[in-house]
Amino acid sequence: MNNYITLSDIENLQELIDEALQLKKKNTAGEVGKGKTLGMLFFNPSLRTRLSTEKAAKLLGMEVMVMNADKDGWALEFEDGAVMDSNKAEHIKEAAAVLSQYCDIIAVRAFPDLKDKEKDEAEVVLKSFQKYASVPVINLESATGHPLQALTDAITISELKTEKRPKVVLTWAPHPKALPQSVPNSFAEVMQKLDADFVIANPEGYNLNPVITKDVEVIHDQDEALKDADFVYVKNWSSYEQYGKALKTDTSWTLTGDKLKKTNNAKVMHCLPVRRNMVIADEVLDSENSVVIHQASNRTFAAQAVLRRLLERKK
Ligand SMILES: NCCC[C@H](NC(=O)CCC(=O)O)C(=O)O
Ligand SMILES: NC(=O)OP(=O)(O)O
Repeated sequence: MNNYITLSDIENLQELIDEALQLKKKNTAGEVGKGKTLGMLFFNPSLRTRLSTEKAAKLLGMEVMVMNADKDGWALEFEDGAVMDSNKAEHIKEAAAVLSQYCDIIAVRAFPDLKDKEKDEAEVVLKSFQKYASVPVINLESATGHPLQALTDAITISELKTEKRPKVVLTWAPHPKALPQSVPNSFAEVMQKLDADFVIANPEGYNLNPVITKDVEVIHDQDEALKDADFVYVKNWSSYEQYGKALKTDTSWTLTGDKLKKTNNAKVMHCLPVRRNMVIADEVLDSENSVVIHQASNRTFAAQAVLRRLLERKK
């Protein structure tokens, strides 16, 4: 693995899942990261990604530097050939090259603006870091994907499933703000690589990018989709069709205890942070069915498995 930008950087998903589960059992510090430095740049807030990736790096013996790039760094120019007479003080060409002098791996979080679909899909921030850095780059959630989260989700389902081929439902849920499609995009991608009966439930107008979901059944009736589910992954996303819009904020799609009764006593997943009683009701989050904390704990092992691959530059 030379970078971890999208799930397609993983050659053998099952092997990586098994490695992460082995790391979880051992939980020992390795030597592979000794004398190496991870630099993490955040253009958006984070709790889990920031701390689990730092923990993972330290478990491998790495040093870690973290920067809130949106607040503490110079505003970056990404356009080639720009006359830099605006508020942007530094070009990505210098910034990425300089960071590569201090870090052996660079990790970046940069959400979409949710205004211009083409611009977000161009993944300018992540791709520019990849282009101008001379060290591996990790995606910590970008405009269109969250591959560390999706790897965690695949690990969690592999670990907790009791059926060989579980039914997994990704259901949209309401939220007061317009959120990225990054998490559901990557989850839909990873589920198509696992042995699962995978369906997506979302209201009309909320279909995800059809390129990503082209082989997935999409159901607009949440109750029907939830029937006999073994796992329910709950997540809000803003409209892809009316790009970046939050069209529906009523709570009819909130995952409640009554809705959960339609499932096969499903395990409930969410990447967190979650807005209680908007996305998922208290009675569900506080029940035995919720595995969201277990899921968050697996972030460390997903990050550890990826960092180790990049340090060893193994496929
Ligand atoms: N990294 C996990 C989720 C991050 C982001 N959620 C958020 O921005 C929630 C913000 C709020 O609830 O105000 C998302 O959906 O992609
Ligand atoms: N799930 C996730 O990525 O959480 P943070 O946004 O807190 O990092």
